[in-house]
Amino acid sequence: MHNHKKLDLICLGRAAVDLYSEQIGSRLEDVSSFAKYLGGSSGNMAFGTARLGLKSAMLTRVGNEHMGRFVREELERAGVDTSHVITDPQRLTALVILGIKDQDTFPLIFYRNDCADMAVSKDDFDADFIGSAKALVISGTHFSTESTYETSKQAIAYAKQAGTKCALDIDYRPVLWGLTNPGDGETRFISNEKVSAHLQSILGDFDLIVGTEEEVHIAGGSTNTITALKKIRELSTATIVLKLGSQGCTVLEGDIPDSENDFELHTGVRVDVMNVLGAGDAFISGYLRGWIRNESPTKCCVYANACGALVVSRHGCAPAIPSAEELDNYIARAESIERPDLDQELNHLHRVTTERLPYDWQDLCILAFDHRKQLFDMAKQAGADLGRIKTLKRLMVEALEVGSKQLGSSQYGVLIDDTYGQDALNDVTGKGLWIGRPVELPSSRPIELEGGRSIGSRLKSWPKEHIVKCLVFYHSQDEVELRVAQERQVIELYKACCMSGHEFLLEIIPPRDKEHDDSVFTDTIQRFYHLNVRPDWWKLPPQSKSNWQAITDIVNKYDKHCRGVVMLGLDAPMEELKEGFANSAGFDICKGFAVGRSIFSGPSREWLANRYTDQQFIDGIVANYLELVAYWKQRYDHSSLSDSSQLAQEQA
Ligand SMILES: Nc1ncnc2c1ncn2[C@@H]1O[C@H](COP(=O)(O)OP(=O)(O)OP(=O)(O)O)[C@@H](O)[C@H]1O
Ligand SMILES: O=C(O)C[C@@H](O)[C@H](O)C(=O)CO
Repeated sequence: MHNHKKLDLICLGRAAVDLYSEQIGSRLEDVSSFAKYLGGSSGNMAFGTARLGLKSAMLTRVGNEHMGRFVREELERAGVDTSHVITDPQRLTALVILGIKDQDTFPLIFYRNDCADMAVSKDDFDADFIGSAKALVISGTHFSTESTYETSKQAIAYAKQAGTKCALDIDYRPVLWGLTNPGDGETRFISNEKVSAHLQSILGDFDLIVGTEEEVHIAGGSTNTITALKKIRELSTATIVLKLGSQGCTVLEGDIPDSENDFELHTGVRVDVMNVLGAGDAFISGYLRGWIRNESPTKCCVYANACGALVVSRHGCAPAIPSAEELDNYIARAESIERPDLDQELNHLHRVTTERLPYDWQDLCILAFDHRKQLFDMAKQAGADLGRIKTLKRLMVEALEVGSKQLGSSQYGVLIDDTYGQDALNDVTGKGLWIGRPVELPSSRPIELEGGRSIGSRLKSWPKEHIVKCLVFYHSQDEVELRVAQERQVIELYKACCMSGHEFLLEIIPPRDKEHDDSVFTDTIQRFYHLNVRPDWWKLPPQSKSNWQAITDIVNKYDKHCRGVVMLGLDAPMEELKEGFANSAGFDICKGFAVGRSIFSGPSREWLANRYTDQQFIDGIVANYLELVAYWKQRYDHSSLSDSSQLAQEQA
């Protein structure tokens, strides 16, 4: 394949929203909640191939509404080029409702009446765009109407001119050809001469044709697989990839054998089925990974079967597709993994390489005001109505917005609780900030969770971008009962985050009543890794240089995907924080600070006692915050000045 092309592939076809039943075993009539995922078979493929490391683009239309924006943003999140995802002002984005009744029953309803992706037109692209890709992949349904047929044919013509390969996913859904009642999205095969003839008019255009047996039957115009394949071969020299469900697949080049017994089977590892929907899109994504890179058919099938197997074992279509790292890890160990859905390493890799929001946090200046007890005490002392704490938190958001304008390249973030800060949380959500939200009951030891233990169900109401923060007062030498109780709680919480997809920040503060030195942090971090807790973030007090190195080594050893550490303030004076920041200079693992009381205590006391107006309060917060940001930015200067004395001290 041409190596000079900018894109690997362009996917032309359906891009929709999947609303996926969350209750497994329910009739669709009885389902009470749905998860929202990217859908549409071509959308899934663009997304899947991008996850697998290809440079893919989507050519389609979406509506000018929330679902259309969701589809575009999901594709972008995976790295798909959306320059040719056209917003159609007149139509709505398609919706698909999906259920999981049992291992063989997957009810499906398509809401696609005059939907945006079927309105994609010849005017939406030009020869340069199509020619910029190594391959163009079209879904069979995008030949089902006159206008999509014209559009697809035009794209193929441009591809031929530019030496771009063409691939067809037969992708037969009788309902989308008007052959069933509109509610029957589930039926996978209805023989129809017109559809067969229509498909046969395009087969000759393709270099690669992929389909299940039923799809080969419709394309070949016969329910005898060999007869159908021979018909396809008469019309096309393409490589034909035949998907065979749990048996794997076969690849047919040249003459079609006279018997299915003569197929060379490429089998993967058979897994328990949770949900077959989307296996086909994952399969083709895997196949394309190899095909685009000119790998052998055997290798292409290894990728394809493994992608299919992972997706049938999980919920959802697009979100279940693996990343390249995860896929390679699975392929290397597939024989020994009976249940991929229960494999800890795969689940971890899936979580950290596909589920995280795509922010590259490197230089975080976080204003932490998730304090509940401290602000409660302050309000009491000042004789202020407790309701004012809510207003105070919203004013802190305002202050941060003012301060952030002067941050330069640094990123800003917040830590806010929902006890007093729900309004403040709503104010900051959806803006791309780093947002942490505590779950611990303040001062509890052993750690307890605010609102009780059913954290898993509570996380359902949290926006995905909220990072679950848990502070534990922990010492590895705590008496066994206490230590185990705390560890159990952290493990449960971490599992809940893995289920819900939220990032997890574990904050470690050694208890005041116990002596400690640097090793308490390294011991604790190591201990949690041994317990299989791999937080996305750690939050720690400032460390010595030698301890930053030790922490870096441990984190890299146990979880190279860890996002990093943010430093906490503990109400320390600014000068002390400045010293602490300096020690972290040069340690990439330290991503920034999350400091609260050193910034807000003074202004808050004044405001709660009515000695400050709102504006004075905001000004006070902005001034303190920016002072700290300046120290963070100067940490390298400060570190080189204090380097020799610090090292001397540490050596002593
Ligand atoms: N039980 C299973 N175990 C392992 N792999 C499987 C299993 N079922 C399916 N696969 C893999 O997934 C691929 C695609 O499955 P299938 O033939 O069901 O696709 P499909 O009908 O196109 O799916 P879709 O519902 O997305 O349209 C198979 O070729 C195989 O590689
Ligand atoms: O391709 C479709 O229109 C249906 C998809 O949205 C859904 O993800 C699916 O069933 C994939 O096989």
